[in-house]
Amino acid sequence: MNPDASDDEVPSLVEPETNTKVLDDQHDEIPGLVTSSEDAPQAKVPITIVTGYLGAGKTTLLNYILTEQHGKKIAVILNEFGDSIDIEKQLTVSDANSTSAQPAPFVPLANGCICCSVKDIGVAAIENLMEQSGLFDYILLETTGLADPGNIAPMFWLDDGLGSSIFLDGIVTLVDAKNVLKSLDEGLGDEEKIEERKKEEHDEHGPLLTTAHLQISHADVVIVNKTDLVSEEELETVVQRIRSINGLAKIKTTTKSQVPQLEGLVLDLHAYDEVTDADLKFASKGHSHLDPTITTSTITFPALSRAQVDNFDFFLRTILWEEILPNSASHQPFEVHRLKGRIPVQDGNLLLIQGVRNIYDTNELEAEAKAENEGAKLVLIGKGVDQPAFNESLLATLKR
Ligand SMILES: Nc1nc2c(ncn2[C@@H]2O[C@H](COP(=O)(O)OP(=O)(O)OP(=O)(O)O)[C@@H](O)[C@H]2O)c(=O)[nH]1
Repeated sequence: MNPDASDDEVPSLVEPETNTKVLDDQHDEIPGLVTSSEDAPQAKVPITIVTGYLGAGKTTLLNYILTEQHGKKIAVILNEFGDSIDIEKQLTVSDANSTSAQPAPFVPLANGCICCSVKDIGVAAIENLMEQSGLFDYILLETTGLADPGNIAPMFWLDDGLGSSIFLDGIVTLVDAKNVLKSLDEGLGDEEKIEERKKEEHDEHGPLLTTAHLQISHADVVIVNKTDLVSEEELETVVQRIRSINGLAKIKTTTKSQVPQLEGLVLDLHAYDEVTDADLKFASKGHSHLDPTITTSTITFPALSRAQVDNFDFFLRTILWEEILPNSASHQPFEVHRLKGRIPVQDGNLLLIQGVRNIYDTNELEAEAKAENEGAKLVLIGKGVDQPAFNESLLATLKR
């Protein structure tokens, strides 16, 4: 059930060159490169985004973390999104300063953590709050139940490259084992979205893309909660379905959101700065396609010559920014939510690729031992990703 990538050795980073690229919808020209700041990376605070539909167990998870002794000072931020959520009621842990007359943005909690609620989850708003809060070493951001993590993640990922004091560690999605299949099949909770779709004149959307799909396809870890409400067989069906949507995510089953080993499952995921061979191998094992909307596809190809590196970059830009397959007759619409790749170059270097929606990042590691023997792997999670057509398009583009 679990890729168990944590045991695998992490490739040593040899002064990587980082190019983060983003499509700017406002301008026609190809956007320029955004290069990572080399200043004091140790000062940056990781942020984990916690998503999941209403009632999946997000608050229960945060309560669990905030009462555990994990040795970290965590700032929990709840995205209230206009609803007036009373965090002191929502979080049952005791508030050491409850008598304070001053309405402080942060509530100090018993185990040294702090908690606050915000409407705006922009980077600037969060950094601003952080300045007021004093020291902490981790941020957990709980989104509203209907949030699309694909819209939130890029804000934190990109700002990392712009000298922010926070960096995106990963996305954890909670699902309710009892209701998730209904959410995926019927868009449970997505009634407005479905109505909108029905109103559209030319409905060529294909299978329903629900909020549950978006939350699972972007996840680095999926916590399948409320296992006490389903049978073992039902749980296995749920896990298989999630695995077929997202072959890269770790899956953990829980009751009452209890994740005894927080590290690697909620905290310190390093999902945006590591691409391990074990992760990609697991994703490419050929899990059955059980979901009509989202699949995980893997393209494998031989190591690139130095001259092909630019062609490969052109392929990525075209699929992610223009959403078309270069050098291909296929016009099937597609959207890529998450992408990871390890691409050896014949000179011995290794390209590590990360992508979320239309943003991607390439790290080139110098002279990785045996990288060339690995074979290149590109894993894509998304809608309408036709593996043979993608494979053909990539090979045709590399030949140019
Ligand atoms: N049976 C069962 N109930 C659970 C489990 N985990 C959480 N609950 C209950 O499910 C309800 C919803 O849990 P929350 O943690 O509030 O869920 P949430 O995702 O934060 O929900 P919103 O804040 O509404 O988005 C609460 O009453 C929890 O006590 C579980 O594993 N099994």
